[in-house]
Amino acid sequence: MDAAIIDLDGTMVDTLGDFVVALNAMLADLSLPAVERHFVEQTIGKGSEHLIRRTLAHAGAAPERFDAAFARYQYHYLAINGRHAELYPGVEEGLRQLRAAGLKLACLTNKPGAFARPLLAAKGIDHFFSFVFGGDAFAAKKPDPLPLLKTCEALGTPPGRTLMVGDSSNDAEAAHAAGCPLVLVSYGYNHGQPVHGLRAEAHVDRLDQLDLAALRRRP
Ligand SMILES: O=C(O)COP(=O)(O)O
Ligand SMILES: [Mg+2]
Repeated sequence: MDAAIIDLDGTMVDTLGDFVVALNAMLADLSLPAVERHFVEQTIGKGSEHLIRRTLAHAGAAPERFDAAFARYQYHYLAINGRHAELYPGVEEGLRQLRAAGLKLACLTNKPGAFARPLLAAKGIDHFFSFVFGGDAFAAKKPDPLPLLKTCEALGTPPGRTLMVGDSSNDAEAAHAAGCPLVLVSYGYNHGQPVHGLRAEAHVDRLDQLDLAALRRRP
């Protein structure tokens, strides 16, 4: 393995609290009812536009309110970014192990890049990554394989030797289609579905439990 591409929300940082606070502040600005934590947990993973469209529909609002909603959401998210979010246990150590094993690292998230970069910095893990690509970096988001292929290109590593680490079917489908080996974490969001049902080289409970030796033995 030459490099690893790591997902952000639900894999490195538990950002559910940030999403709930920003969405509910947006809804309050639009005089719409608040959403439940459970709804947000099942809906995150496919980027901000998807989340806001689904949230407006859930709140019974017209889709035409998207532009106003998105502007308020960006304002509130940036204001609280990282305040209601925690690194998952084992993340820092796991990233350290990957770097110590000589892998180049990229963070690839469906979250906008303008949210992702300050969040990684606030949690003290930005220095591990050679590249950080948000959901707005390329012409398509995960589960499309394009962002993984573009990230491999930036890393200069072939997809077959570039490990994808993620928490959801978006990461899994993108990795399979791009030809990247895949490790899934058991604790993320995955739209409320058990992640063990998804095909992967390995499932782990913590990032510092990646069996690098086993992954390195792959051809
Ligand atoms: O912002 C989202 O929808 C989730 O982003 P992720 O790709 O880091 O899980
Ligand atoms: Mg994720």
